[in-house]
Amino acid sequence: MSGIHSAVAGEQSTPSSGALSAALQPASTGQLLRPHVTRFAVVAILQVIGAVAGLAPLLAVVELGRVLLSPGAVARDHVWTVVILGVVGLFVRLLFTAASSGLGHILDGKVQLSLRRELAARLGRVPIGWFSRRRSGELAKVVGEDVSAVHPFIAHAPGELVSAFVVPLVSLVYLLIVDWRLTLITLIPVVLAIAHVPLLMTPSRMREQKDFDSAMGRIASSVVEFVQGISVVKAFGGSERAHRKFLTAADDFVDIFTCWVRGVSAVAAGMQLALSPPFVLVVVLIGGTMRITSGGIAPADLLPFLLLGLGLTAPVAALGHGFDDMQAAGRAVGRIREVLGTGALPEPAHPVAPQDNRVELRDVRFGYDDGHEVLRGIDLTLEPGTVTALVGPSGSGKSTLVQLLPRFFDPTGGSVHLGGVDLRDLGSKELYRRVSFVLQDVRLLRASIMDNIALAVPHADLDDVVRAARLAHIHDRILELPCGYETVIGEEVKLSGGEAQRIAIARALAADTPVLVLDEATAFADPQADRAVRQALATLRDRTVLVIAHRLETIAEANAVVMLEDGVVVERGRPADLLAQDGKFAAFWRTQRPAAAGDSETRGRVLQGDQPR
Ligand SMILES: Nc1ncnc2c1ncn2[C@@H]1O[C@H](COP(=O)(O)OP(=O)(O)OP(=O)(O)O)[C@@H](O)[C@H]1O
Repeated sequence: MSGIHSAVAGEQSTPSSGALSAALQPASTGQLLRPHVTRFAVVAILQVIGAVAGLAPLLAVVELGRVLLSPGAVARDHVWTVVILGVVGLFVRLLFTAASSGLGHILDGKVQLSLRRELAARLGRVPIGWFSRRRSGELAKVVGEDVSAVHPFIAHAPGELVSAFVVPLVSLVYLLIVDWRLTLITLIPVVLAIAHVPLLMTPSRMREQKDFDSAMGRIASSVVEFVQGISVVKAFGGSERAHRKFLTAADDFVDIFTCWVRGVSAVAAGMQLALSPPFVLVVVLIGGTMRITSGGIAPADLLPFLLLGLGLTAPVAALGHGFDDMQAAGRAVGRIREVLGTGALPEPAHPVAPQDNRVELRDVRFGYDDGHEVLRGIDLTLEPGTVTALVGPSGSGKSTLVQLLPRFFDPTGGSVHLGGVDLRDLGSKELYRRVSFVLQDVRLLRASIMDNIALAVPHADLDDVVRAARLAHIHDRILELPCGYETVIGEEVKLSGGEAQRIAIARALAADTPVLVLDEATAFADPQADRAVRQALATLRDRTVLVIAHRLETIAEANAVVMLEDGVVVERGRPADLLAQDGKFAAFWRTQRPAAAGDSETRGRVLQGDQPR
C-alpha cells in the first residue's frame, strides 16, 4: 500500500518559509480571463447589435416627428415604413440584449467555477505555513465573496461597456449631421459628469476605499475568530474581551465608512445631477431655443436632441451606477490574483529516487518570518528500523523539526535528505509515498471511517482498512458505531479526541509508508488508548519513526533519544545511556513526572537496558 497520508497539522504548528514563498508572478486579469475570450466576444457582439438596434425606435420617432410636423401632405407609405423599422429595431434589441445577458450570466458561472477550481488547486499546493499567516475569514472571503464579486465584471461589464461607447457614438454621429453646434451643447451634461470621475480616483479616495475594504475584512475575521473560539472564550469568562475586539472592529468600520461616504457622496451627487433627465432637457431646450431663434435649425430638428440627448447620458449613468461594483470587482480580482500567485512548493524538474529510507538532517536551520532562528544547525540521522524520540522543553523547536520531514516547509539553511536525496529533489508524490505523519491537531474528513482510513490508498479493500484499524486498536470501537466502517464522521458519530487520534494512526498505518512522523498528542488520549497506540507503533519494526515523545514510556521504548533545547540538539543517545550519564536528559526525565507511580519502575527498566527492541 502506498500514498499520501494527510492528517494535517494545526495552525500553531504550521510555519512558513521564505525559501518556499518564492512567489510566482500573479496572473494578470487578462490571463485569468483568457480561456473565456471567445465567449466574451460573443456576449459583446450581441450587445452591440442589441444596443444599436435600440436606437432604431428613437430615430423612428424623430423621423415621424419631422414628417408629421412638416407642412404639406403626409406620405403614408413612408410613415408606415418608419413605424415598422422602429418596431423591428425594438424587437431586435430585446432579442439580442436578452441573448447577451443570458450568455453573460452563463459565462459568469463558468468563470466563477474555473476561478474557484484554480484557487482550490493553488491552495492545495501552497506551503502549509502560508495558511497560518492568513486568517481563515480572509481566505473564505477570497474563495467565496471575492469570486462572486467578479459577477458584474463578467456578466454586466462587457454589455454595459459596449453600450456605453457604441450607443453614444452612433447617436453623436447622427446629431452632428443634424447640427454640430447644438450637439456640443447637448454634450455639456456628459462632460460635467465625466469631469467628476477623476475626483473618485484621487489617491486619498483610493486609500479610503482600501481602508474600507480592510475594515470589512477585519470585521469578517473577528466574527470568524469569535465564533471559532466561543467555547474557550465563554468557559474562561473572556467573552467581554473577545466581544470588545469585534466591537472595536465594528467601531473602526463605522469611522472609516463615515469618512468614505463623506468623500464620495458630494462627488456622486454632482454626477447624478449632471446626468439627471431634467438637467439634460433644460440644457438641450436652452441650447435648442437659442439655435431655433437664431435661425440655425428648424423646430423639428430639436426633437432628435431631446430624445437622443437623454440617450447620450444613460449609458454614462449606467457606468456610474456600475462604477462601485466594477471597482469592487477589480479589487476582488486583485485579491484572487494574489492567492493564485502564491508560490507553490517548488517541484523538482527531474525528481531523483531515494536509495533507501534513511533520513538525514544536515546542518538544518530554520526561522519563521520574524527572522528568529528556531532550529540552529541540526545534524540528525534516523536509521530505518529505529524509533527516535524527540524530547525537549516547550518551544524548543520539536514541532518545527518534525514538520521538515513531510516538507511542510523547507529549511532556511542546510538540507533534509531521504535515502540520500534532498527533499527538494524528490517529487512530492514520491515523498508522500514514503513519509506519513500524525500530528497533534488530528483532522478527519466528513466522510466514512473507511474513506478516512483509506485516504492515502483509495483502492484499499476492507481487509486492509480493518487490519490498520486493528493495529491502531480502534477496530472494536468502529464496530460499535451505527454503520460500522461506513459511519460518516461528524454526521452519524462524533469521535472523542483519543478515538480520532487512533483513526489518524490507522490512516498512517494503512498508508504503510516506510517513514512515519508522529507528534505524540497526549492531551486527550486516555492511558488505555495510549498503550494501545504504543503497541501499534511497536509493530512498525522496519520503519523509520520520529516521534515527539511526551510519555516516559515512549521515550523508554525508543532506540534513540534526541534532546532539543532552544533549537539545538543538546544530547542524543540510547535512553539508558543518557539516564546513566545523568545530564540534561536525565534532569528532563525527572521533571516530567517525578511523582508518577510507574516512573521508577520504567526508569529501572530503562537503566537495565530492557528495551522492547
Ligand atoms: N507558525 C509559527 N510562526 C512563528 N513562530 C512559530 C510558529 N510556530 C512555532 N513558532 C515558534 O517557534 C518556536 C518553536 O516552536 P515549536 O512549536 O517548534 O516548539 P515545540 O518544542 O514543538 O513546542 P511544544 O512542545 O510546546 O509544542 C517557538 O518559539 C514558537 O513560538
